[in-house]
Amino acid sequence: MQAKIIGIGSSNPAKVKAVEAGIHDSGLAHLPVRSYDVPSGVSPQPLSDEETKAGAVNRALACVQEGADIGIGLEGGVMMMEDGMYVTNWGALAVVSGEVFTAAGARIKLPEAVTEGLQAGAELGTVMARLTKDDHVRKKEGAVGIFTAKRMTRSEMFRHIAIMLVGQYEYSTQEKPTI
Ligand SMILES: O=P(O)(O)OP(=O)(O)OP(=O)(O)OC[C@H]1O[C@@H](n2cnc3c(O)ncnc32)[C@H](O)[C@@H]1O
Ligand SMILES: [Mg+2]
Repeated sequence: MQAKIIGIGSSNPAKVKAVEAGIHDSGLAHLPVRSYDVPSGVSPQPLSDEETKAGAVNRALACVQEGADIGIGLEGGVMMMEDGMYVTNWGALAVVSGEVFTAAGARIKLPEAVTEGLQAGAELGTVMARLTKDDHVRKKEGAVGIFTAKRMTRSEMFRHIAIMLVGQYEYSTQEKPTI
């Protein structure tokens, strides 16, 4: 069956824009992208790679359950490493057939003050809004943008993930040479 609708499991413009830009020169470029209001099934602030990835997969599968032919889920979280807390990002692409592809995005270490805010139970989005005095920072450049002097943005980072998801999907539909 030919896919007709790509679902994105979020209405966050940074994520929607990333998916639209990520598919633009792929075989899926002609398909409409629709936002689906679906739960991530994980905590509002994922605290590990595993939980962040699970959120992305849950969102992607939920889009397909709601009628999308291809569902894409993008999830932001944080993870601890030996030298501190890193922002981490995951994406998943689910197909009606049941296949699921996953991809991770760039990571950077968060400043100590931000880490302390999260350890006190706040969400990264809330801490970033307080720091930048901008309630919409998570929908725009995000933490990645702020802490890289906007050389990278949340949307651009999610675009890379979307490209890797669509690329894996396209590869799966190609005829493979026998080894
Ligand atoms: O509407 P949804 O799709 O849920 O978008 P969101 O911005 O809440 O994004 P996530 O649920 O994927 O992110 C989980 C939490 O981490 C925060 N977060 C993750 N990455 C961020 C970033 O780069 N900048 C600001 N907040 C970020 C976010 O605000 C949430 O509190
Ligand atoms: Mg969220």
